[in-house]
Amino acid sequence: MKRAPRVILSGGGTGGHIYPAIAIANEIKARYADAEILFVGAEDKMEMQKVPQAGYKIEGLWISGIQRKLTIDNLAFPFKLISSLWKSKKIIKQFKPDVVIGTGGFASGAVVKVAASMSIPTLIQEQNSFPGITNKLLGKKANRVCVAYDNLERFFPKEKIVKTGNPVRNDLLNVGANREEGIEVFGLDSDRPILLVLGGSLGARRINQLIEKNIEELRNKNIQIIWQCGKLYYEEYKKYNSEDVIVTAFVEKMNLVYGAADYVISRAGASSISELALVGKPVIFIPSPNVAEDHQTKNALSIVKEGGAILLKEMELEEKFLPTFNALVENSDLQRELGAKFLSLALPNATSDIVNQVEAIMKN
Ligand SMILES: CC(=O)N[C@H]1[C@@H](OP(=O)(O)OP(=O)(O)OC[C@H]2O[C@@H](n3ccc(=O)[nH]c3=O)[C@H](O)[C@@H]2O)O[C@H](CO)[C@@H](O)[C@@H]1O
Repeated sequence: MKRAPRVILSGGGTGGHIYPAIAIANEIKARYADAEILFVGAEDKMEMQKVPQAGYKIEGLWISGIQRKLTIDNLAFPFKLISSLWKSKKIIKQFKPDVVIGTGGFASGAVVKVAASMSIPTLIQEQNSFPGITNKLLGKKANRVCVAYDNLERFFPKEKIVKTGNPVRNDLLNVGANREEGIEVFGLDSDRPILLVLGGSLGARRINQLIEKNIEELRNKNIQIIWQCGKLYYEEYKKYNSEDVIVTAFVEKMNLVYGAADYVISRAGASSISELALVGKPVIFIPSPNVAEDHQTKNALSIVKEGGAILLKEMELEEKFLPTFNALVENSDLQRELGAKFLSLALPNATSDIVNQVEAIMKN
């Protein structure tokens, strides 16, 4: 590419779709300082705050997914779809992108579809081991499909698939260096172990209930906790804030909490897994059972079957959580083995590999 590219990125609804898009944008900017970048997201969703915070412009579409039950939102869906396709076309005509990149979520559906129909090069990035509906539909139209797991030929044309891994923010590439700062920022004691609890970008009700139920048991073991409970649940759980329990709705500086942690309990969203692989610490995954095709369990299993992490299903928590957690805490060899194996599964060049693909489709 000689001149700086004009790029539209679209993805949102949850952090799992937004952060990969931001990481890709940052890599494009690192290669082409004068690249013109525009994000397109869904009005009222998280991306409308997170993208400007990352220093990029964003336009919002009036769009949302279809709910399983009959709701007013569903009745409005056809109108939203038409409106978002129309607005996407307007944005594309005005901005004149050289390439359009979709990272999942409903807004990216409209933009990538319109771009492909206007013969603009398009790339989608699928974070999960089982694709969401938007990417499944877009796979037929996009020029490239960058994925993080094997066996996605069932859903996407084989010749378009490139396994790159999920983009991860640069500051998560060496979190070991952040350990002391992390411990200090949260006012924790560096001589006592730290458990990091992550509920994904929105927080996880069942994980919060689990921690609440076992909090005394954890304290008795001298364990300190950094507990990301989610914005929706913060009011309910903030009462547990104390010297050794840090409850937070959302962590802005993930590098600090990853750096500080000795072990992690986490949902199994795709980016969380990719980040935790780089972090290389022992993890117990508790996948959300409420996501399409149980994809979080499939995501986690790809690590667990290699011996890189432990998996507990929500329905077995009552019986298995404490014995499993205790066995991990008491066995430093197991902690080291899990961390090392997980680290060996990391794909640290994902963002750069994806941008190589972006460059390749722009040249064609
Ligand atoms: C309930 C739901 O629909 N979850 C989906 C959603 O998860 P979710 O949005 O939770 O996505 P991921 O686990 O993939 O990523 C979470 C991202 O948010 C960041 N983060 C999280 C918490 C926090 O306090 N601060 C912070 O910055 C993490 O560092 C990570 O970058 O998208 C993922 C990627 O398509 C899917 O795999 C998940 O199944």
